[in-house]
Amino acid sequence: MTDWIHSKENPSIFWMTIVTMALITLSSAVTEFICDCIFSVTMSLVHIKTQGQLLRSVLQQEITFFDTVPAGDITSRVTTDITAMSEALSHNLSLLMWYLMRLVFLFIYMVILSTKLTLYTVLCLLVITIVPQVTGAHSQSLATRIQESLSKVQQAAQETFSNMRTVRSFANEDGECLRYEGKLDVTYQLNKIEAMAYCWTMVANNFSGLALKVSILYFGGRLVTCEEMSGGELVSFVLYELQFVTAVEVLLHTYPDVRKAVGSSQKIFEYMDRTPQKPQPGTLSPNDLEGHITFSNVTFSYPRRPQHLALQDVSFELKPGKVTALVGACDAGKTTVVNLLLRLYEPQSGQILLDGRPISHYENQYYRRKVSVVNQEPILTARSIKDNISYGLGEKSLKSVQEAAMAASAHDFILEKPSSYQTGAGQKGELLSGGQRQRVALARALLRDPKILILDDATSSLDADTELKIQNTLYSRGRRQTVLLISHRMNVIEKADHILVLEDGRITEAGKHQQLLAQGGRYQELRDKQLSSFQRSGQPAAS
Ligand SMILES: Nc1ncnc2c1ncn2[C@@H]1O[C@H](COP(=O)(O)OP(=O)(O)OP(=O)(O)O)[C@@H](O)[C@H]1O
Repeated sequence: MTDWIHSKENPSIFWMTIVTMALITLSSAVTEFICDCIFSVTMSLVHIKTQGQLLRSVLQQEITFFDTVPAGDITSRVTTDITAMSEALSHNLSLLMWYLMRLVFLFIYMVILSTKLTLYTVLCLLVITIVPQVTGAHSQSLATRIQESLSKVQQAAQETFSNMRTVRSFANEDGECLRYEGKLDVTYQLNKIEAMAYCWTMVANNFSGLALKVSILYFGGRLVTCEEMSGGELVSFVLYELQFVTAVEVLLHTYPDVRKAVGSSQKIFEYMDRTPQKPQPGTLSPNDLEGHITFSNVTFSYPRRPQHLALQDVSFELKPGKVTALVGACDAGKTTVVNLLLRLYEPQSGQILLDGRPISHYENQYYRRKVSVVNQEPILTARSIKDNISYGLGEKSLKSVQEAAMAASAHDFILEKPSSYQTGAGQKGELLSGGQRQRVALARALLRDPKILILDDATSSLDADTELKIQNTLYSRGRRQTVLLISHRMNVIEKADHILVLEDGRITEAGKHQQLLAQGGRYQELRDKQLSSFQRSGQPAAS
């Protein structure tokens, strides 16, 4: 057009150029609309899929992972981090791709107009790209640190809310606030550094963009005076070059943000790529399981305390249809035996066999159905008592739920509740007392009719009468199950078919109640201590 203005020949070129521009603009608008739609839908699909995949990867990790990584850290990765990453990437990535394509086409047109001027532009551009490389790497590491500090903030809040009763009973609200504010302050300091770094990046980018414009205008003017290109070509080149520079500026602005989003995503992909340290999944699921457990020279230390052996060369059997009791002082390793039986950890040496085959060879779902545990502090969920008892079993008839509740001595107290079996148990079962929770958890385990039933101090919150009733049920259930009974109350374990005494991770005594008493060893010592403490605590009442 510029050349036509100068020569005023061939007027049709003017109209052809206008029409071509109009057509290109129109097709550009249509393709932009289509591309934007496809891009937005794709990004939201990627976000949803990544979030689901991340949760799946996290849930597949071994228990040690959850022992070592704080819960708040994991929660913030699965929720806030992934949302921040997706939002940043979807916005900035679309800008990046859009301007990158502009850059490519503008470059082609510029080469057609003047190769020399284009080469000069590219050389300047190469110098300018060094700046975001340097600042981008810094902001990436800063973003990772900010994410870490935010997750610590979240973790502190989560811990306070979940321990609200303890906080209130120790009147430590102010202490918790101070701790929270301390963690917030770390984030604030990092945010300040990030803001400064961002400002410097902007200044550096603006300055370099301006220097590029001025130098290209100077060099182009010289080429026209040397008659290496026409005035019209220079105007066209400058128009392209202005858009080219704008594209470069946008890319320079966007690139650090994309790096930042990549920095935030590092931990996310760390979790997604992590291979769980678990043995190969088992395949056995026999119909005729007897429930014979054998611990054979098992030695184990927790991954977080590798020097301390929680179990040392432990060997014993849990016979089908028999109740085996495990006693010992605190920290002796009783719960560790349960953890290994539940396949939460792998022993360092020795084997745990079920009906003569390693427990790791059994199919996971099958094994979880056959082995049930009731802990000292069972966790119930915020649903009705009936649904808590039939948890994980789908729809179960009220009759079968009631039978399990009767066996666990829970039926009577449930009937006294306002809506009987439909009464809500509250968050983590907080609307029930400790003893009621234990009985509902026991009913939950009994309803599954497992082959192996583990009671880890499961009746510690019950009164003596209720405990006796439950015991009688256990011993009279037709000996359907292999029972491992752990308790600190010596009177509870007296009736067991076999008693194991665990001391500092070793089995030191084994036999029946009378045999062990006759031996006059650690078992008798534990029993005598408990009897004397009962007598001491009974003295004031007696007097
Ligand atoms: N997740 C863990 N990581 C590291 N060490 C652990 C872990 N769990 C338990 N331990 C340690 O292993 C040892 C045995 O603990 P365990 O819980 O098996 O004892 P316990 O006999 O069940 O005690 P209690 O009767 O008090 O419940 C203890 O020294 C304990 O500190």
